[in-house]
Amino acid sequence: MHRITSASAADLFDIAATRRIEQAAASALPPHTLMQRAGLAAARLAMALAPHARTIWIACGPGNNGGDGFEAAAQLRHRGFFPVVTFVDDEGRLPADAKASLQRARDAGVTFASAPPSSFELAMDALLGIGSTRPPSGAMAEWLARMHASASPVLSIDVPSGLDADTGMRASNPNQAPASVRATLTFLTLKPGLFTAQGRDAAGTVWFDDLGCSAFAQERPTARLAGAPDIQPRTHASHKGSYGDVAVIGGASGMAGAALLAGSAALHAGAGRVFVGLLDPRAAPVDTSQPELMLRDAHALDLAGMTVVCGCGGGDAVRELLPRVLSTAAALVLDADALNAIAVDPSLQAQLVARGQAGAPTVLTPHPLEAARLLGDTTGGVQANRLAAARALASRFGVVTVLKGSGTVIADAGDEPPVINSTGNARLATAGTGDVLAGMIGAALAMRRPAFEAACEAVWQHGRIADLWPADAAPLTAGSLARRAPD
Ligand SMILES: NC(=O)C1=CN([C@@H]2O[C@H](COP(=O)(O)OP(=O)(O)OC[C@H]3O[C@@H](n4cnc5c(N)ncnc54)[C@H](O)[C@@H]3O)[C@@H](O)[C@H]2O)[C@@H](O)CC1
Ligand SMILES: Nc1ncnc2c1ncn2[C@@H]1O[C@H](COP(=O)(O)OP(=O)(O)O)[C@@H](O)[C@H]1O
Ligand SMILES: [K+]
Repeated sequence: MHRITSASAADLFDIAATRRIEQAAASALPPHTLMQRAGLAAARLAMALAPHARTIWIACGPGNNGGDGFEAAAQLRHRGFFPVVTFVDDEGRLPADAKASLQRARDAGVTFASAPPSSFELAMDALLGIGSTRPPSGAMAEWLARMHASASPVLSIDVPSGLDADTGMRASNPNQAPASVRATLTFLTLKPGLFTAQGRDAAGTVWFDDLGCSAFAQERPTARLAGAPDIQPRTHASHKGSYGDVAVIGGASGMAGAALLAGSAALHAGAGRVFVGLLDPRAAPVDTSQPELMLRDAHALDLAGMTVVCGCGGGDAVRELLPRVLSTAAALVLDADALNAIAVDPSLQAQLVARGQAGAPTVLTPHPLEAARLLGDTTGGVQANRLAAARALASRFGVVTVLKGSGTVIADAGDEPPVINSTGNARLATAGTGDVLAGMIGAALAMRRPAFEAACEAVWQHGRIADLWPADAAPLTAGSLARRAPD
């Protein structure tokens, strides 16, 4: 068993692949082995989370997830703990494995109750796992509400009940703020839904136990969890030309800040030279707080050979420059208003596709609403399956797509499984942090990183800066994020 951190890369498997792996493992092992291993692992983690617990409440559901809970209860009782089990359903309908574990819990002297204990030091959610098919209701919903409203830690078994393990969509209580420590112990495979959309809030800290079955995980991963990128050392004899030029195009009237943020981020991410082409004709000729940025009139910038970051604060004015940007930029990041312009213009879409066909790298950085506009969908439709939405955009336009939000998804147009980023937090939910990300990706492209790697690395670093933000420092702003340090 080990804790999943943002430093480690890992393969993710959807429910269908997990079922195949489970079948392969179960058929090679003596009956009941997997559930015994799962229950023992759950009991061990429960003891580590609440070593002095007097009462551990274990809520068990009607399938094998409930079986894991019965098994954990038996193991805890054997170790001198006092688990109280509530069981949601009719014993006669339990699958065979779960029935055997129920018997083992009874034999161990576990207390069974019809209602949750009045106080408990840890709650274990063993109601629904990967077999969840509809929103929890009745006693199940009441028990979930009860455990999540309590100040005691909640340990979810395999998957937080009601969370779609493939998509990270939660059947109910989508905006519920965690009242306490949350952890999820997931078995056999890591599931994508634990790491994106509502998954991160629902799961809390993710622990993984392969139940000794990694040899059976001979499946193609559905997605991958990004790990820490390799630091690319700089050679002594390098010079500013070695790290490439970035041109930011944006900053229409009243929105110069967005382009300056992207420029600042590119600079601090290590680009050799950064030009900021502003669309506002009345913009100041220099940013005295960042004199390294070379400010230009966007229309006068020569883009040949450049890595271009286009759209930050671009307003409607960015539209007229897009045909030149799409045909000239050596590498390109399209953000914000550039994406909105492309979403409503088939000729720009055709140009974008042509770039991909010509082998010119492009990264799109939509948030869910921008992605929805590009796909002709709704924000809800995009969020309902973020992996699929990112993949659809990447293959439709022949680009790398960075679908932003909690658990940013990075997909490319080829066969590679998409990546889910594991850094970042809600400190980033403040205006301008997307402009900063676009600038960081631009810098990585200017350093000649392949587009998919550039996007994965920059997204990871962007979230990492937010994760390392000191709790006692001033709140993160986009400007300080770009400079990578609190003011
Ligand atoms: N079979 C085994 O040996 C193993 C099973 N494992 C556990 O088994 C789980 C999968 O087991 P199952 O396939 O039985 O699936 P679940 O235990 O997730 O639940 C399936 C059952 O819940 C019902 N159900 C679904 N949604 C419901 C709702 N909203 N309200 C009420 N009932 C609902 C279904 O009709 C079905 O009876 C995994 O998540 C994992 O916890 C793992 O421990 C690995 C080993
Ligand atoms: N709750 C969150 N958890 C993780 N990342 C977040 C969260 N909220 C925002 N972000 C990140 O912050 C950035 C916001 O970008 P965007 O929505 O384009 O904002 P803006 O247009 O104001 O710059 C994205 O990289 C997004 O992934
Ligand atoms: K569960």
